[in-house]
Amino acid sequence: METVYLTHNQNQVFLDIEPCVMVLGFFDGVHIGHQCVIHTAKKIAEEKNVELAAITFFPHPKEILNHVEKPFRYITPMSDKEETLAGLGIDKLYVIEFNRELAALPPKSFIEHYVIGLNAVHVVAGFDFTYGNKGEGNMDTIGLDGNGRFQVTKVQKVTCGDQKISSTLIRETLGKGEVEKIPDYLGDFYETQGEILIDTIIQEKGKVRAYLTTKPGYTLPSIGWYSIEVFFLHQIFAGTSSVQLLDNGVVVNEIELEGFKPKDNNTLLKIKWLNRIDECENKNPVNKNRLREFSTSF
Ligand SMILES: Cc1cc2nc3c(=O)[nH]c(=O)nc-3n(C[C@H](O)[C@H](O)[C@H](O)COP(=O)(O)O)c2cc1C
Ligand SMILES: Nc1ncnc2c1ncn2[C@@H]1O[C@H](COP(=O)(O)OP(=O)(O)OP(=O)(O)O)[C@@H](O)[C@H]1O
Repeated sequence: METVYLTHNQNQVFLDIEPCVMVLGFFDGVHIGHQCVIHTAKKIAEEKNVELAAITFFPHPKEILNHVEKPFRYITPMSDKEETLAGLGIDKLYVIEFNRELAALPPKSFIEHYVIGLNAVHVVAGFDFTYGNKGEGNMDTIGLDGNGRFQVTKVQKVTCGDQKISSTLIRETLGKGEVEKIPDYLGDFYETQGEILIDTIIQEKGKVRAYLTTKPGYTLPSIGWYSIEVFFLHQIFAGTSSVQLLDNGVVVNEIELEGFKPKDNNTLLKIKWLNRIDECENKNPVNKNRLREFSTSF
């Protein structure tokens, strides 16, 4: 998959672009609803024998338009989104910088400049996709804005029970620590990536305990204890993790793993959050002195 980063410039002209089926949206987390949009588009691209492309944005419009408290919490960083989209068959990913200039662009201009400009012959998006200034363009207006230059497929709402599967629902679920519900929305357990802080390692009775710094662009689940799986050098380790709040307001993550031998600093781990451990089970107790000792490392 090729990724093309674009910053809005009215005079920019795209040349020699292959015809494509284009999916549109932010796609944070690439959840089951997003996957349905992409699968639908992939089938059409195969039938039409053209490339499959996606237009997404960065940062999230809500972050720029102050619709939410800062910092805005992403489910995954852009690098994970790229990897997942490539795995789903996207050939070309256009990442348009979302800034105030782009936000002010009228819906029809967005369609003309980007969707037609990037040679979409067919557009696929979900039932609630919006675009253009004040989000006034939607799946009922997109055909008119396109002046018949492309076909449109609107994907119906994908739900879990009676809830729309959405990035917002996933962020809220992580905020409640209900990580065991995440596979119903994402299609898999939630994963984060973090680096071990080597100075914080304690090894006892075949177990390793250490603090991690989570890579930017992920959202740790709420304060509490969780059972986890850790992926490191093609091996899987079972363990637990606590998410703790430091006095300075920083949220940290301490893991305890069996049979794990960390190599050196910058050891990057993938953590799969399986379920919240409730009160009666074994938890690694918070050692306040240890937290204080290392709090400057985070
Ligand atoms: C050109 C353009 C201008 C936009 N302007 C606004 C805006 O003024 N206010 C707003 O809330 N969202 C605005 N958006 C964001 C869209 O409403 C929407 O969040 C974005 O296209 C991503 O779609 P999705 O949330 O359905 O994935 C704009 C989007 C585009 C592409
Ligand atoms: N549950 C769903 N069913 C069908 N289409 C969906 C669903 N969720 C999102 N989409 C579509 O996927 C694309 C990307 O959507 P978007 O990134 O806004 O997801 P979202 O989950 O609605 O995000 P948020 O909760 O942050 O608003 C859009 O075309 C959108 O309409």
